[in-house]
Amino acid sequence: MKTYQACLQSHANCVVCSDGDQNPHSLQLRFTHVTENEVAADYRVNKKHQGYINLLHGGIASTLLDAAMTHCLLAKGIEALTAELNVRFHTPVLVGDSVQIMGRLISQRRGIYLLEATLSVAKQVCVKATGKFIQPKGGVIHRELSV
Ligand SMILES: CCCCCCCCCCCCCCCC(=O)SCCNC(=O)CCNC(=O)[C@H](O)C(C)(C)COP(=O)(O)OP(=O)(O)OC[C@H]1O[C@@H](n2cnc3c(N)ncnc32)[C@H](O)[C@@H]1OP(=O)(O)O
Repeated sequence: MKTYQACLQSHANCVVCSDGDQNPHSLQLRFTHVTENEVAADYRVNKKHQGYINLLHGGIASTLLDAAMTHCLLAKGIEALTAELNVRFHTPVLVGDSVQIMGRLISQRRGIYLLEATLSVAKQVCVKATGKFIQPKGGVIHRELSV
């Protein structure tokens, strides 16, 4: 099984979790293990990421939740693509809020991984997601560009 560190190479240029040297637009999120099937990260909402005035853009919130689920798998040595993502926005999140993002593996069947993720402010869940992740056939995810 690949280690989490080795799996992180597949995200070396990621807009969410790479370091600033590799991608200056990265949110530079750092996930840590909470339990065997769970990871978490903290993030302070930057005004660059607003949609409606002073509200966190829902696309960014969705992206954070997707990243939490992705890292939950990476931490288990699994590199899989998002095949389906369902997001429910319960409460607006404000610019400046400190949010906690958690991702959790729920089940795994025939190569399809079902995960859930939450984005909370002061322990109140504001946004929730579920996702299905699939390892592509042959296991190769990255692509070479022709230009
Ligand atoms: C400024 C504002 C910014 C805003 C910003 C907004 C962003 C707001 C959104 C954020 C979103 C973030 C998302 C980031 C996460 C990535 O960036 S990951 C990259 C994005 N994802 C992709 O590119 C995946 C593209 N899809 C694929 O590559 C392929 O479809 C997959 C998922 C690898 C599956 O391919 P495959 O292995 O060839 O699978 P296939 O033969 O079709 O199916 C295999 C089996 O899985 C089953 N299956 C396939 N799909 C599904 C499914 N969805 N459910 C259940 N079963 C399925 C099939 O039925 C099949 O079952 P069996 O017939 O074997 O029983």
